[in-house]
Amino acid sequence: MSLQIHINSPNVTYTDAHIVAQYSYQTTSVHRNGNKLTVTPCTTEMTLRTERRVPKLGVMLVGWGGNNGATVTAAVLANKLRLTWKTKNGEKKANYYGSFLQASTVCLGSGLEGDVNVPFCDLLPMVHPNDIVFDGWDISSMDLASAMERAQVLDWTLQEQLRPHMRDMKPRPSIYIPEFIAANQESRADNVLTGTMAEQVEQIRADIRDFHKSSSVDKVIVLWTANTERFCDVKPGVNDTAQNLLAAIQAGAEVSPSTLFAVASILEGCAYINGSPQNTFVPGAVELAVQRGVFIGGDDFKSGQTKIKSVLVDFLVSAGIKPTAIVSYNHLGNNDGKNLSAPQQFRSKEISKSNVVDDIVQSNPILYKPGEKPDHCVVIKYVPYVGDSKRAIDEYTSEIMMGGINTIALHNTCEDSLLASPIILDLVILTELCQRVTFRPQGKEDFQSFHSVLALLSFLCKAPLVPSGTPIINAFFRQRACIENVMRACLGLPPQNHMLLEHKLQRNFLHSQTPHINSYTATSKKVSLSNGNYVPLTNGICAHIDGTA
Ligand SMILES: NC(=O)c1ccc[n+]([C@@H]2O[C@H](COP(=O)([O-])OP(=O)(O)OC[C@H]3O[C@@H](n4cnc5c(N)ncnc54)[C@H](O)[C@@H]3O)[C@@H](O)[C@H]2O)c1
Ligand SMILES: O=P([O-])([O-])O[C@@H]1[C@@H](O)[C@H](O)[C@@H](O)[C@H](O)[C@@H]1O
Repeated sequence: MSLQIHINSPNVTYTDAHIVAQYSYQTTSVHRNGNKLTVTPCTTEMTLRTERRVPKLGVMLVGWGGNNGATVTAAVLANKLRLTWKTKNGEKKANYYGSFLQASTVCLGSGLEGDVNVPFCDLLPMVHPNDIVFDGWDISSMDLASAMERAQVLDWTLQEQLRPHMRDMKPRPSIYIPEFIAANQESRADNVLTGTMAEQVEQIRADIRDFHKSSSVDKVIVLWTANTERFCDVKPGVNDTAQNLLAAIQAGAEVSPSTLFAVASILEGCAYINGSPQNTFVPGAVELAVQRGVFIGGDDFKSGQTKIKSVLVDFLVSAGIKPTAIVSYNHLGNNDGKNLSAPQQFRSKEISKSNVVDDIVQSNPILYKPGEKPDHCVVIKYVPYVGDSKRAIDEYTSEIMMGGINTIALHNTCEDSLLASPIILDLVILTELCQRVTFRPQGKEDFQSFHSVLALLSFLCKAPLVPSGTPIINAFFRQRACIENVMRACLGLPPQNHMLLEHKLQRNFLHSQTPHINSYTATSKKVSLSNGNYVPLTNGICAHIDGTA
């Protein structure tokens, strides 16, 4: 059961429609003059407003019949139906492990017994994955129950329970342009649209409207979990502006299926997320999203080897240790691996897997000279027998003190789709939440939303898409703290600073301002305070105890 968090602050008000928070946003401006740095703390007062009504969310997956699409659909159904199933290792039950929103916590503050950690998803009103309605497209006509079996990810005893619920789920025919994905995918392409490029985009738009109406969802988000495409050329006059891109589609010029889906989604006012590494968001697509005020995000789910890399390299560099060589090898046997066995598709993935250390390396000029980077090698091999069970082997070689060398070797085996499925849920739920958050800086008339390029999704992506000219952050805990602190700001709470000064000084100054707890009487549910007062403990929540209590 979700917690009911109520902020006891004069800066936060609850109306029927919104949580409204007055927030002091603090930044630090640094001016460099030679080796002299002038540092100025800055505060921007702003009002944050979060709509409280959680909509019924429809998610349309491109590549719905793939390992990820079938697995995430099955996982949501299994959770919704509270399924359990027998395995050789005992009984299992459905869960959302791997989703940071559903299965990780944040420290809200401290209470009677110290830190109070709450599920991330309880911080603000947000969609529950059980309530998501799925639909989508695939170039393969296979129904979702058969696709789940083809994926070979979930235990058979679970699949048997899910089959009746999934066999009527049929992917809609999709846009198929063979040269964008590996030739080895042609054999599954029996569910493809015909007609001109423009007619196919109109069909995708009609599909979105049809799903929106037939499923009676309140809003739709479209997410690409289809095969990795080769990069497309960014060409002036073709895809460099929104107008040129729309004209290129009318003319049938080189536009990838993933970009065509992006255009269709944006024109229908639906957020579009790219779970693969290709450059779907050509400048024209970004401009169209900005013009229409529609969120776009990506690229490439950050699910396994790269996620660990964004933690490990951050740890090493933050500890003053200098990674000098990083080798990431993996082999897998699913259809993703088959598609990536083609050079152009592998190149897309190699790029997204290789750039994840750049910001961390550039943050430390003590270790790295300008432009210096660790050697970085990415290898992916297709080994059919292992299926979705990806074997990742990494080696991190670093320089330590006085010419010492440290080498860390990792071996990581798991079902790739069970890493990606919770990421898909976090991406769509966080995107939907961001659609309900608006900001009004002091002195401005109107509230504004996040930028159409939703950089807050960086935590979930290997190659974060950010507004042009803004910083790309890959470090895992910086990205996570960003989401946590933005959500805390929506509640009028300051950023989590981990200082715990109240426990580090000679005299606990907090106690001098507010009474500390003497004792708690369970029967009367009252707390006795050091100033002789008593306060009732409301149901399950420790009321904020301030000086007046
Ligand atoms: N851990 C992970 O699984 C992981 C992590 C990061 C990124 N990804 C990316 O997610 C994507 C999906 O991974 P997967 O394991 O589900 O792959 P998959 O090959 O099992 O599924 C992809 C599906 O897309 C379909 N498809 C291909 N082109 C299409 C088109 N134009 N329109 C509609 N459907 C189309 C295919 O028929 C297939 O069913 C891949 O691009 C992969 O690189 C996966
Ligand atoms: O997320 P991650 O483990 O770094 O990267 C993975 C690759 O190692 C894997 O080969 C590929 O099939 C997946 O799509 C995913 O991109």
